[in-house]
Amino acid sequence: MTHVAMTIAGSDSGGGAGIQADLKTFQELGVFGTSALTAVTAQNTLGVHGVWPLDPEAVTAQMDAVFDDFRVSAVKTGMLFSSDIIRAVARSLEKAGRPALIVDPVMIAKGGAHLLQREAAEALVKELIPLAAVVTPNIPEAEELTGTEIHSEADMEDAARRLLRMGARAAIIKGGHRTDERRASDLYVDADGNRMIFSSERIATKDTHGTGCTFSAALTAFLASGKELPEAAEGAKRFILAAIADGLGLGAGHGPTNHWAYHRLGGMSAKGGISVET
Ligand SMILES: Nc1ncnc2c1ncn2[C@@H]1O[C@H](COP(=O)(O)OP(=O)(O)O)[C@@H](O)[C@H]1O
Ligand SMILES: Cc1ncc(COP(=O)(O)O)c(N)n1
Repeated sequence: MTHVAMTIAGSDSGGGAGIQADLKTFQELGVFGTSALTAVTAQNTLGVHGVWPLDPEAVTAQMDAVFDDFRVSAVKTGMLFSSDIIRAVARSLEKAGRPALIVDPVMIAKGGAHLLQREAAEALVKELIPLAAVVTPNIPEAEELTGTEIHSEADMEDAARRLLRMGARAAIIKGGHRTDERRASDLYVDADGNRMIFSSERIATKDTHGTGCTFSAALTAFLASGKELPEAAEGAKRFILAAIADGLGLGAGHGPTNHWAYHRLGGMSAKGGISVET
């Protein structure tokens, strides 16, 4: 059976993040990828040179066209840019009968460009987090969404539980930004009472452009193909570890990850590298 996933996100001309990272990841994991573009960015490994959001009507039309014709097993959101686009996305998801939703609350690019307007964070909390099967912020995004400061694992857990109270069924706080920590550890909690830490060695590299997009796209693909959380989260962690570890050395700035590394290194059979703590 062919599983279909959808990404609602911005285009990254550099190909390492956004729609491009998502579709490459879906393809690698054997899931048919569809998309609704929210914005075009002119971007490379050195930074974001320009952002052109689409009319919210264009986002709605893309989503409705896909939902009218395909059975979509899981949908992820990435860069949404404005509260108007967020509202349009929420309406189309409601109309489509609330498919399984992965919200990656993309806010600020690594170089500092705003991929979500400041005032739109509130719409994300009100309109999309309550529809989310899982929300996957990095540390600064989790701080912004929950109004807390995160310095420790306990702070990560507190923020994750706040996201559950906002209506998400599960939350993963990604620990990539805690560069003082020896390991890259992501904290998972869900509304069924599970709590886990997925962790790997921290790879010394500057090539981490699109790690968040790639992680949440892998999570979406695993969910679309029938895996349950948190097994899908473990798979996504393996996928991103391989993609970072087997870097491509492209560009002069923060280069993209290697979306085909997971298969090259043996996919789910490559059991090394990840630890799961409950
Ligand atoms: N240097 C690294 N080595 C290994 N894993 C990393 C590294 N940096 C980030 N990760 C992992 O990549 C994923 C994305 O992390 P993060 O950088 O926190 O998100 P974002 O890209 O959204 O800012 C997480 O699973 C995180 O643990
Ligand atoms: C179009 C687009 N979407 C998302 C990101 C975030 O990238 P990252 O995954 O590195 O946080 C980006 N730089 N560009």
